[in-house]
Amino acid sequence: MQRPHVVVVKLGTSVLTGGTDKLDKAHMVELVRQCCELKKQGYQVVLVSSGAVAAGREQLITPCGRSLIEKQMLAAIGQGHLIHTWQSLFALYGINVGQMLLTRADVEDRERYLNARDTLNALLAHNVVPIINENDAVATTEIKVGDNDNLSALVAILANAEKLLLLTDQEGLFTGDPRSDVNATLINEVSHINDELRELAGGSGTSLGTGGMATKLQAADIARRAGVEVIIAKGAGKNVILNCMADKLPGTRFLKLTAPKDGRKKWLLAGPKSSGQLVIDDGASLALQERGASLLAKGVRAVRGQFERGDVIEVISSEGQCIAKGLVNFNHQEIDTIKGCHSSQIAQLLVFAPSSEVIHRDDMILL
Ligand SMILES: Nc1ncnc2c1ncn2[C@@H]1O[C@H](COP(=O)(O)OP(=O)(O)O)[C@@H](O)[C@H]1O
Ligand SMILES: N[C@@H](CCC(=O)OP(=O)(O)O)C(=O)O
Repeated sequence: MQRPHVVVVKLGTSVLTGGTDKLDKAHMVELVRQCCELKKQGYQVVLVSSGAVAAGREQLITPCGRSLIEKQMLAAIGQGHLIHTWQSLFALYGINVGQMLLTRADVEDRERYLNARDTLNALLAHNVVPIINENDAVATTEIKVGDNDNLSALVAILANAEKLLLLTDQEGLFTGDPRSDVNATLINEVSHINDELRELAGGSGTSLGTGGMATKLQAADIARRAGVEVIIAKGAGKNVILNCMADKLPGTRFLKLTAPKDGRKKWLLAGPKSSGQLVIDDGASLALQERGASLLAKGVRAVRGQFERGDVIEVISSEGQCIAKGLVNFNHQEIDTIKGCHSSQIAQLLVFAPSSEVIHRDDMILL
């Protein structure tokens, strides 16, 4: 039997509060109704819900500021209220929800990534709606994803989703921030994400949201590489979720790319941080990009950073562009010794030669 298609719906603070300082429960009911309708149509639904900080602020009697620790405290207060609200609304439809609070550390480590994936799949298999947020109360800057747009892209990869809906307070990505640029127009479809497009996407225009369109574009770029179609749309719109699924909206659609089939390559896309970089020559760039070759020592020109065998490394072209990412077979000192050499010389140059490739093709994704 074919597995039902999974849709990840990311709800920003702007949608959940309607731009106010309280959760907009009336609108949350409406969003839940649409999620349950999608489930009736045979989809599995995952929510990435922001709003913990806003819900915490709503509860607090004495007002507090916006420092990191204050936001962490607010998230600790608000997350319980947020999940309780979702729980009671989905219960109206007889549907259970399951809370998963993640951080970047949960996807960086392959074992933890697989654990999170298994839990998510188990919830879906039992007809439960997973509701995911960052574990803000404990996440330090080093282990934080930092915004729920990027988190939702990682979740879409974990859930092997078909679509990711990024619902926010604008109709989509405009040619400029519509809050400040009255001439900005909506971009309906995006097939390439380049620097020109990134320049159009600014930060959040309010004190409620995190990241604005810039992080939505980052998320769209990650998700579409994993074969997920991404739509940015206005969360306040009538029937927004159902309309997104029926292609009936004003919104910005990001066309998906062909995803790597291999699970480990998908994990590489989900964003383990790289520990270093290898700068390669033009011949090696061509071999990687055009011929699907592995990276050999001969094509490596420089080593940046300190890393161990098995770490994730970025591959940089002579023009300074990151063109690939992969698991490296040697540590930084070993590559420094063998760079520029023929693979047959590795055994003489190193005491231990674990491999003839610096990064094997099967352990690499092109960017
Ligand atoms: N090019 C753009 N198109 C649309 N919105 C933009 C653009 N650049 C910046 N923004 C801002 O991004 C905001 C949405 O992001 P954000 O505030 O983080 O909301 P959310 O809580 O939904 O994540 C908009 O309110 C808008 O001010
Ligand atoms: N994790 C935070 C939200 C972080 C975030 O990315 O917010 P938003 O830009 O409103 O989606 C919270 O629950 O308040």
